[in-house]
Amino acid sequence: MPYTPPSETPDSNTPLDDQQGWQTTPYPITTMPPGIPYIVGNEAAERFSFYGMKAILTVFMTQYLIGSGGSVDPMSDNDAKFWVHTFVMAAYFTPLLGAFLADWLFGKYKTILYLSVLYCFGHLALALDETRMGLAIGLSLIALGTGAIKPCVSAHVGDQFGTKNSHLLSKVFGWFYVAINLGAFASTVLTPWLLDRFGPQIAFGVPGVLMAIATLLFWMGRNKFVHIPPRGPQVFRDAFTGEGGRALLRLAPIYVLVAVFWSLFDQTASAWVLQAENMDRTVMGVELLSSQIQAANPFLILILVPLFSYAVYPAISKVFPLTPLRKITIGMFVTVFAFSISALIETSIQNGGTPSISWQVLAYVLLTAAEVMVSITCLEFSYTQAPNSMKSIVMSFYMLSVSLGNFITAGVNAIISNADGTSKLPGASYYWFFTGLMLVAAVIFIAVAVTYRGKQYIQESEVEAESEAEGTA
Ligand SMILES: CN(CC(=O)O)C(=O)CN
Repeated sequence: MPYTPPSETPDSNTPLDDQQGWQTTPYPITTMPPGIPYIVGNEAAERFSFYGMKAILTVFMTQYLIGSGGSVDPMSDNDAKFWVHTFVMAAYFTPLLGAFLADWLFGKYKTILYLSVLYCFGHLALALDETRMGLAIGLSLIALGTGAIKPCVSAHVGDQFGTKNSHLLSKVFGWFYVAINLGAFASTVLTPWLLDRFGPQIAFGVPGVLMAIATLLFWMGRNKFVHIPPRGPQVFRDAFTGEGGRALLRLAPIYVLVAVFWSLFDQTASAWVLQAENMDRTVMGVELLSSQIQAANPFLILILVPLFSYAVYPAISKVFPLTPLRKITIGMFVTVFAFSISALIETSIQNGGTPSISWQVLAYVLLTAAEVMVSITCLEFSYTQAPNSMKSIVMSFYMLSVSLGNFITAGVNAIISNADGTSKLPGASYYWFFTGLMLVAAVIFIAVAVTYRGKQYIQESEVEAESEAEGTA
């Protein structure tokens, strides 16, 4: 039986799916949709599983990996960086597959459920097999699962809302980002400690259990969700012709340049972890593990998101009107400063120093501030610039920019790797290279932002906003 909210009775005419008895249009209620706690809980547990596993990946590859002879046979630093970024690249390429599968064939609920089960098997493979084979199978299944469900989960949140309660949507997206980062923070602190204390089986096993809980929570919400049916082959026509195609063409240069931001940002899981190994990580008498420092990012997100919304943006707007593309431009320049700090840290290490980890934390503050300006703004911008019928597909194209960013990083690491495991860009020159790349991308982005002519689509209406000068930009 479909769920009936206790305080407000759904309209008796709201359509139901014939076969499943599921609700197929938003409930005509003014309150929070009943499926939301299941989606937010699922997201927190899923992000715990993803970030926990990702947090220990570099250290696992460079210190714990077992060779065919049964003894430890780790990867070089360059190889580990290459494979971590190849994995993240794959994880942000599969959203495209998930979005099309959901909108074309299965609907979002079934796509999320089936792929979540595969995702659990990926964690299982990592926990049970510590060789390169286990790593390859595990990471392939996880990349498929986590990526393909990602655009569907965000769009599934939006699907729960109708016109009567759409005013609650931004609040729920706020909870959603907080849930992501709460899960990420907890797992980034815990999982490196589990690896250090109990080894890879437990450290990869715990994120696996959390993914199983995420899947169970999602299944428990099945009779409370609104299930928007798939649209069949129409989805391809919308994506590649007409309005949808034009929106994607307009957004493409933005996504290519934002990819450079992701190329640098995602090195917090690789280069910055390896750098932290050579730093003084004692904080208040406790020595932190190198991979635990990554927890600074989700922790800072919890502080910086409200700070930017209620203080920083209003203050800047008083002297300089802030459009989404201006926020992204500023964020890209802030990333240049964040990476310059990591280059200076590396210079100090090369000169025989052991700099305090607080320098890397300072770099995290700048990089996380940049993330708020680039990532959150870009998500919101992509959503508003996408025609209503293809919001999740446009979101999955945005996620391709993360994939492209990691392709750049993996590619650079492959090119600079010498046969003996050394690097053609040793020490600080590696960090200065990416800092320079970010500076070039940020400067080009100014030109793209100034010339962008956007069209904004709002729920159940289409607002022509061919921008004057920057308009929506
Ligand atoms: C990159 N993200 C978003 C996500 O969905 O994981 C972060 O929240 C990183 N702080």
